[in-house]
Amino acid sequence: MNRHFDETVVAPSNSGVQKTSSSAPHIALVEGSSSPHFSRVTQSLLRLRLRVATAVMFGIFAVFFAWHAYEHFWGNNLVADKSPVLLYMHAALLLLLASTGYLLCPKCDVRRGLLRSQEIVTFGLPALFLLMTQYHSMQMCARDHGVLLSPSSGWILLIFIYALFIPNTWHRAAVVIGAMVIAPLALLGYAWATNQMCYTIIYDNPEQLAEIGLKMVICGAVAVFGVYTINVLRTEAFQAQQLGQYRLSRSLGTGGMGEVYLAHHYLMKRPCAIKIIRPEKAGDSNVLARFEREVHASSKLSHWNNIDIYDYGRTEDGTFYYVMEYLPGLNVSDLVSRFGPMPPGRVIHLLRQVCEALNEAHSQGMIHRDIKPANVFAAKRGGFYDVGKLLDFGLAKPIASNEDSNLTQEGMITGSPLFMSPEQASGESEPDARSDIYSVGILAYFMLTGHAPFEYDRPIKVIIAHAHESVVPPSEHVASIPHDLEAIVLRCLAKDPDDRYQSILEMAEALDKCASSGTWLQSDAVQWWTANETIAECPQPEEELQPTDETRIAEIRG
Ligand SMILES: Nc1ncnc2c1ncn2[C@@H]1O[C@H](COP(=O)(O)OP(=O)(O)OP(=O)(O)O)[C@@H](O)[C@H]1O
Repeated sequence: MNRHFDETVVAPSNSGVQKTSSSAPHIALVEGSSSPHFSRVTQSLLRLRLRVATAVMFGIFAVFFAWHAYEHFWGNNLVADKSPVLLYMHAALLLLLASTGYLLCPKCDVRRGLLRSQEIVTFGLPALFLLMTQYHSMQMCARDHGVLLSPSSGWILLIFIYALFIPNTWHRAAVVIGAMVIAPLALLGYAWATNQMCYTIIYDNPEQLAEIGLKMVICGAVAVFGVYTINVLRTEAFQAQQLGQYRLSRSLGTGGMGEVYLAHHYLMKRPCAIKIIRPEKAGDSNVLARFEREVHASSKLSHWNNIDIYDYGRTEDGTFYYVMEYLPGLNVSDLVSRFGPMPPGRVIHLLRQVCEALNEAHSQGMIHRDIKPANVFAAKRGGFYDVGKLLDFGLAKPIASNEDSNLTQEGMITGSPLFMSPEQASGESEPDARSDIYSVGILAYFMLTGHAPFEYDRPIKVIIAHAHESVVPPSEHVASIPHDLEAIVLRCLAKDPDDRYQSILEMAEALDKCASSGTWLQSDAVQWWTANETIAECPQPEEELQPTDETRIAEIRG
């Protein structure tokens, strides 16, 4: 399916659709090494820190390069080696660090996996350089002066730069820092084993070896403790930034308007979903009005198949949020894109519930206007699987009313082109409940075939097709679709609202009469979810806060 238009648009109707809201990719929060949980924000934090660490490293090595160059050409070097090899290596290191730094600039789109490789390059190159040059200098020093050159100072610097700059768990830091602690000791071991002069010096001065070892171990321990303390402080800072009574756990997704988080009420402990208006959108009065509309419309509804709203608020720093029931499961868009078209019995099972949800809204004189697969959930609620839930009443409006003129400016259309009725798209006649019925027809088409009936590269073409193009019967895409169900879908998709079902209940009754109605049993749903739960990657309410989530939350809260 063309996902570009599976989203709400606000665009001038007379000039064609010029703008679609950007469909932000799913953001899963953080942490550690498993890629699906690595947020874009943590990625940008790591990128920034790596950039600074690379710059610091470049600066330090550049100073030493200048110093060595001076010593080499004009100075009285302690290490009496006039070979330019070390200088060349030093220059090569600077060049590689500069290239790494360039790759970390905001223009270069480096993926997370690559960022971790760059971390290895940023710290691995200097480590390699230290190993080679220190071995060389150690040999020279032992030969010419009979003393053991301590290799610890460069490594101590490297350890502290790593601990300070790289966002990490203390476990991971301990592994990397541990390697840095061992490296100079291993180098001494190697010199002891391979160089006769070094062997003699170390043999005669074992206390010097012990001193270097002790110094390195203490440094490593302090650095790991520092990483641990930084993490504790960041977690505390995050916990201090909760939304009122709610503790945010992880991101559930991003919509055109805001972001949705799995959260827990501090005292009640029950899981809930919190929708937060993005800071950059909070200043837009249309967005706020839509947000408010979504809360007010949804909270008037109490049907089992409509979403339950628990709370609505604004934090001191101006973040708007509302709290709703958490739906473990998947929305229909994700269900179909991950698992393909659904069998007719399941389609009817879910559609029937959408009809029930819509019936409550229609009977209260409200139309939804944004029915699309992303707004219909197949959830696990009250011990039942595949409970259909209708979400997002942000575009809902009273039937035959201009009341929402504050949400949509004159000449604008609202809704998702792929799922929009001809009258809603053209704006020529006032959409009523039958406009929602058209969208439910498209939803059904999508569930049965895996795509919407009119999919074009430009929204304007989609809108024109809704108005003028005849629908290819779904059975031409999937031959097994029963005729009675197909007839219902096609009737919903009639261009003229008078030719559609006149009420959502009428449609529900027609669905009940289909031969496939009642063929999708609760046991089928249980079986399906049991088999696919892991693949579906449904977030579980128990999922705990990850240490670096605070980065994202901090950003949300500006
Ligand atoms: N109550 C909920 N429980 C679990 N997941 C939810 C809940 N509400 C929304 N989501 C998920 O959060 C994501 C974002 O939801 P949201 O309603 O903001 O997006 P949308 O409907 O795709 O966008 P838009 O607001 O532009 O129509 C979606 O993937 C949705 O499945």
